[in-house]
Amino acid sequence: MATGRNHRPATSRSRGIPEATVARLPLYLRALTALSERSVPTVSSEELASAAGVNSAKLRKDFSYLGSYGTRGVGYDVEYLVYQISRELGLTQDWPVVIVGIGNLGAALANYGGFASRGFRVAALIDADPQLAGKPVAGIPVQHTDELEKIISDNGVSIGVIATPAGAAQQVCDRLVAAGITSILNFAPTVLSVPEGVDVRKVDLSIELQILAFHEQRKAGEEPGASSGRRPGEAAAPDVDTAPPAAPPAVAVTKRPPESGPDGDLPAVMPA
Ligand SMILES: NC(=O)c1ccc[n+]([C@@H]2O[C@H](COP(=O)([O-])OP(=O)(O)OC[C@H]3O[C@@H](n4cnc5c(N)ncnc54)[C@H](O)[C@@H]3O)[C@@H](O)[C@H]2O)c1
Repeated sequence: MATGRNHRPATSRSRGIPEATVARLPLYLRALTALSERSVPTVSSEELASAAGVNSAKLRKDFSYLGSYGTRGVGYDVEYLVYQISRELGLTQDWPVVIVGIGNLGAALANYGGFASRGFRVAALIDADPQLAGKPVAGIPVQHTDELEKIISDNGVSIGVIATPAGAAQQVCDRLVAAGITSILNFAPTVLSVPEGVDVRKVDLSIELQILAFHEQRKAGEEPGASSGRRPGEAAAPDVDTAPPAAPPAVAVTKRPPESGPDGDLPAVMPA
């Protein structure tokens, strides 16, 4: 886990790209996709940095890890960067995903069209409630948890989304992992323990609101005209290479090293 400037930045498993850079790649991709949809052929680092909410020096450094340096006076080729970042993020292939817990949140996630367009196909919806079994949500029939292992193996699923109540989440997580899932997106308000090699990202909107409340309180306490060194609406700047791109943690990675309990929280921000 990266903890400060004097520490070597945490790097992704592939090609030594710092985790903080990996966390910003989806922000660049979102901005680039918008440019691509408008058929914009090239973009300067300043324009792209502004669209992604990142400073341009950081953007250039991030792109240097991808081997992308742009052309002086022209900028970056939008389509090529979309391809490069998508490839780096593993989005050039289809990722089947299962959602476990098809209540309010699970059903909303199942209905969200943005997953498919980003390469995430909802392969199955799973719930423990026998009343839900067979009922279609977003056109997909809900399957009972009894089928969980078979569903994962039949569909070659490696990513699971947990949207169950907190009390059920660890047990669901253990079953997903035992069935072969190696990446979990956890919406339940609980810290999951997983073995080495399994990635967990936690999403908690109430934490985001609490962070906004913190900034609201700070704004209210500031003298009119007193400068915090920030532009209006801008959050406190994160540490350059070890902190999340825009705001304090929306999601965290938790890994359990063998026999040592939960450890290794790595704050990162997931693009909305
Ligand atoms: N992270 C966030 O920002 C955020 C936002 C909203 C809700 N949540 C959390 O998401 C979870 C779901 O919220 P909700 O409002 O959809 O709840 P809900 O009660 O509407 O749905 C929960 C579903 O999980 C199912 N379930 C229970 N135990 C299960 C098990 N062992 N295996 C499979 N399915 C099981 C239930 O049958 C139900 O359908 C809660 O933990 C909630 O706190 C998180």
